Amino acid sequence: MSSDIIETLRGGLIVSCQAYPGEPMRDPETMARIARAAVIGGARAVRLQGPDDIAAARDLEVPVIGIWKDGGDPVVITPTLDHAIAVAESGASIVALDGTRRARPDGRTLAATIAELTARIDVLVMADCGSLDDALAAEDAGAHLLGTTLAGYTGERPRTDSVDLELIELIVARSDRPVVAEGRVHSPADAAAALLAGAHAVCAGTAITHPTTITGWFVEALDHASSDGGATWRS
Ligand SMILES: CC(=O)N[C@H](C=O)[C@@H](O)[C@H](O)[C@H](O)COP(=O)(O)O
Repeated sequence: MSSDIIETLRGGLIVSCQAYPGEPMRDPETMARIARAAVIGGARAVRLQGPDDIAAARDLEVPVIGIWKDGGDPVVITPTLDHAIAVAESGASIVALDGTRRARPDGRTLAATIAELTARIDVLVMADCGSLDDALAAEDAGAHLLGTTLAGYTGERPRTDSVDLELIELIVARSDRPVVAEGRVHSPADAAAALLAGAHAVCAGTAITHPTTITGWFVEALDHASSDGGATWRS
């Protein structure tokens, strides 16, 4: 079953559907509808945040990658075993969690977290990594999928404008685990480039499901056009 899910994702798009605290779309039913719209568009899986959003999307016919962002920096993505269990029990087929080498708030190692989670529940684990060293450690810790989600957010990799293609290549060269390209996949061209760099699947969030940011991109382009007649835009 687990390997079937991984195979389903091969070459496909995962759409991350998240609204942040205080935002107008922060509502499980809204997120479930956006997820359904993404599936109609061809998403092979969706990534959802929080037990309520995950539960609201239970009837989707594609796998859900679940996370629970909680607590303060630095480890916030499904930071503890209890968060991971709650995500799995809400209906996620894949639990994504912080896959960095940083200390976790419950004191467990990544390996212990994955071992205890998978001993209790039949679920896959995706490690959200910020570097090659994270990815190799996460593979050793038992993660089934390696994500580049945290590249550019932990200080180990530069925050590239679009997805970190170099990191994808580095991980693919050293690991047999499927790599999910995630983080700043901002266009169809970025997604295709990530696949060509060796990713097993590509996850896009903001560029598809975060209208406030997307609107900001358009507004910024218009502001540049108004202020310098388009010189910045063309350069
Ligand atoms: C760094 C972090 O906390 N990333 C989060 C992880 O779930 C989300 O805020 C991102 O939207 C998601 O990874 C998709 O990436 P992008 O929105 O760049 O396509």
